[in-house]
Amino acid sequence: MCVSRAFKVLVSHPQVPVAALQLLRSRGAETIICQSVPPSRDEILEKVGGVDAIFWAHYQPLNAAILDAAGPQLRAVSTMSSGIDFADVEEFKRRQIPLGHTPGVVKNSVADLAIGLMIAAGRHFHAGRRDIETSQWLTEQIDWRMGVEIRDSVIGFFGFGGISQAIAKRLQCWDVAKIIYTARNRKENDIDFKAEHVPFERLLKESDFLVVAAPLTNETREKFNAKAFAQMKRSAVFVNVARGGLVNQVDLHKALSSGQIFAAGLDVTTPEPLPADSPILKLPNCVVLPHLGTQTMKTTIEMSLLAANNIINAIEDKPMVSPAY
Ligand SMILES: O=C(O)C(=O)CO
Repeated sequence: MCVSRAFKVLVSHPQVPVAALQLLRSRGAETIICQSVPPSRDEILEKVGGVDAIFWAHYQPLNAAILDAAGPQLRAVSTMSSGIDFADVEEFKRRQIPLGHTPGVVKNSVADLAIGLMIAAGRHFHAGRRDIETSQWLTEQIDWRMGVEIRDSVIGFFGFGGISQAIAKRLQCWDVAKIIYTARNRKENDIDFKAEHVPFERLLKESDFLVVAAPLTNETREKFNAKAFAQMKRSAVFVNVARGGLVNQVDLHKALSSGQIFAAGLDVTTPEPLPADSPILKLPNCVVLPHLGTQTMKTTIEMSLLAANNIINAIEDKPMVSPAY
């Protein structure tokens, strides 16, 4: 179906996949594309005035200042992200402006990466690479760089939404001992993954691999702190593919350097970008990636199409495909 009139969409980044731009244009959109990389707030504020929709393709604050600069005709905004911690959702609700995001399509690429981090951290990928660079091959020692395996392990998830379930689905053929998770409510489909809903304290105490895949909210901020790490197994591997803000990074550093926990794999940190001299990068038992969870072309295109469809639906007075509230 074609929309009845042309509408203007501000696209906040020049590298949004062409497929999404073509989809928007095929439904009557004039796309106003910001050219700065990284996106410049000044350019966005200069170009956003009078648009009907905003395609927010980066992680800078999406707040009242942007909505004010757009003006009262604004009818739809979608991020090209699953997490929306950078968006002032309350302000959108107050103004009744539909806000969309793209959670459904990120799960596979993030799940793949999470399993990569579980193995990379559990099996000393980072320290092993450093051993090569410093000519410290100690292969003659039987106990050199002993790691931990996923097989026979208790896998714990903090949050049991799409990403955790995609990881759990992949792990069905890895001979794990058990899958447990902590979430606000028990998930009806947890039986599909033979997963057990447990209180946070049990998650900490029982997990051999603890994977964080939950949104950053006031409730989850710094949930993983000294008190939490102190309750984990000394052999535990901690993986975070959600947001750095769920973790107190200083406490994590202490837990890793003191041997309180065995290793960590992080795709997200505080801050991002992480300074090159960050102490967390110096730890042999911490694998750190620069937030690559959705960095595959397939997933990026899917995210961009979902964001475009969120906008098109709202412009056509239909519910967004993935509303953020
Ligand atoms: O989509 C998101 O929110 C991401 O952080 C991608 O890794």
